[in-house]
Amino acid sequence: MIKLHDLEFEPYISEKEINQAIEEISGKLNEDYKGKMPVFIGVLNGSFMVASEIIKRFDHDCEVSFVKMGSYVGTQSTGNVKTLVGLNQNLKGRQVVLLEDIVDTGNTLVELDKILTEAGVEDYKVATLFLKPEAYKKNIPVKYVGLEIPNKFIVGFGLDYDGLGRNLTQVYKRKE
Ligand SMILES: O=P(O)(O)OC[C@H]1O[C@H](OP(=O)(O)OP(=O)(O)O)[C@H](O)[C@@H]1O
Ligand code: HPA
Repeated sequence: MIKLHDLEFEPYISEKEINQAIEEISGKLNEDYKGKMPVFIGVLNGSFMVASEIIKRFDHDCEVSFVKMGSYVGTQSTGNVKTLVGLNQNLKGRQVVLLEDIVDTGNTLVELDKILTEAGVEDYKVATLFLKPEAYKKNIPVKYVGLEIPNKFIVGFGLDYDGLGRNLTQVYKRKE
């Protein structure tokens, strides 16, 4: 059990399970994007760990960029997704792979969809380490999913509770 700020969290997903999920996503990306020179876009802050793990397993030419989005206060989405650092690369006609730590309500993806459509990308696909199917009610397809998880608040492997927990190498869930 660990404590972050006022909340207690218990171990939930091991490093081994996380690693397997990353290997699976990476294997598929290596097949699907061979010779296509994709641009991987990590969605900061949360995706820094998974983005690094996926990108270093990619065996072909690619480019890497980041955007910084934010919408969570404490354990809740505010529903108001802000672009904190935007795109600084021309993505017109490019094949983009968005790298996320988690897709939860999908509010962040809806905002990113607008940004990428406006940027004129050829297409984009979403890769996420975690997906909460019970919370995700948007129409944007999430092609590469590491692990589906119940609608519980988690921390670790990039995910935070009010800034803490991102450095944890396994994932913890809020203690009930
Ligand atoms: O599907 P959603 O409900 O939009 O949630 C997913 C987003 O929430 C987290 O980011 P957050 O806004 O907490 O910013 P952070 O990455 O800096 O922690 C996470 O990294 C995703 O980008
Ligand atoms: O479960 C979560 N934990 C931390 N950050 C998040 N952002 C969306 N969902 C989550």
